[in-house]
Amino acid sequence: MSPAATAAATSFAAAAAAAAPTAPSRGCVSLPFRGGSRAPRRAVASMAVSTPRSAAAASFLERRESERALHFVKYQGLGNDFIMVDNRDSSEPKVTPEEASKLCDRNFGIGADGVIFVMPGSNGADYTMRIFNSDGSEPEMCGNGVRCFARFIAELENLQGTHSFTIHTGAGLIIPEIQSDGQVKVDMGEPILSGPDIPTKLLATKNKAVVQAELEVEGLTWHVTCVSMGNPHCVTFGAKDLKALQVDDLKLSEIGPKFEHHEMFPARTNTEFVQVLSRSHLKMRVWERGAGATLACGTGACAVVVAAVLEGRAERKCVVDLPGGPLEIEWREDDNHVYMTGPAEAVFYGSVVH
Ligand SMILES: N[C@@H](CCC[C@H](N)C(=O)O)C(=O)O
Repeated sequence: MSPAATAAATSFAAAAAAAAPTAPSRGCVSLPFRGGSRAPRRAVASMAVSTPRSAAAASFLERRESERALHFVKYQGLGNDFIMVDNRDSSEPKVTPEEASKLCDRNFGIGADGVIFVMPGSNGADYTMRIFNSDGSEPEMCGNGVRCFARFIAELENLQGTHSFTIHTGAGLIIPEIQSDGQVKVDMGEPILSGPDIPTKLLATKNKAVVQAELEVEGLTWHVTCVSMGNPHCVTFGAKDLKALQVDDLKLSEIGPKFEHHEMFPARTNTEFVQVLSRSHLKMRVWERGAGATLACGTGACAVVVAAVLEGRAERKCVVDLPGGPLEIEWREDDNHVYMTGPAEAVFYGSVVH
């Protein structure tokens, strides 16, 4: 698939139309979208922007639009970015894992950490979410992605104000709620702490949970706590005999893959490296399974707060600083659910030709 992004317009209603299979062709201009707080970027491959378009440019764009095109909207949640596809007319993803991986390439594609499909509801939920990581693998869940999903749905369905949906995911039922300030609060469900269910081969250390277990990586003995938020996470606050982690000093691209592919994690793992700033303020960097270093990971931030509570390092309600910005996380005692609150916004939209 060679990306040749084209469409753009000045309102999201047009974006939603562009996302529909019968979208009209458009010239390529900058946005902005409703509700976006940052300056919008230009659509990818913004090649012809004169008005009126030259005959040559028009025929090129029309030729492109007449071929089979995939319409998308690019979203980001704290810099964790996704190609969102309106897949409401089918329960089969419109692109294959291989195509998704190419689309995510930041040099040869659109560029993203993953591709997310908005699908018809199943298991009694309003919608179904599926996602491919940038390496083409399919995770069970994505926290930042589900906030983007909620904002995308609101735009597609032209919903204003506060709204809540039920979304069936590989991690079960997830419930995002768009708040009056545009932030999205998500009921992320209960954390899974049993080693085999995460999955990890590390043995339980505390009430069937893997808490501060020892893991050998790169000649160091790391203390790790394992948590699944539907997808697997390995959380570490540091290694034995080393001073507390200064996460900015980590060589993430060297050490991250060693955790991801460690034999103790049969389904690979996401890994969070955490620094405690106070009992309600944590700072983390993440190496994601199937996507590498990303600017944020919602499920990861949830896992970090659960791990910090289990290790006695933090309160149940924390602000978690990620490279892309902060998330508010609460692991409630009364229902055992984790709640995540943060932003999500559209960046640009376009189409790629198959
Ligand atoms: N960035 C996401 C997590 C995406 C899935 C992850 N890479 C996995 O393979 O589990 C988030 O915000 O949670």
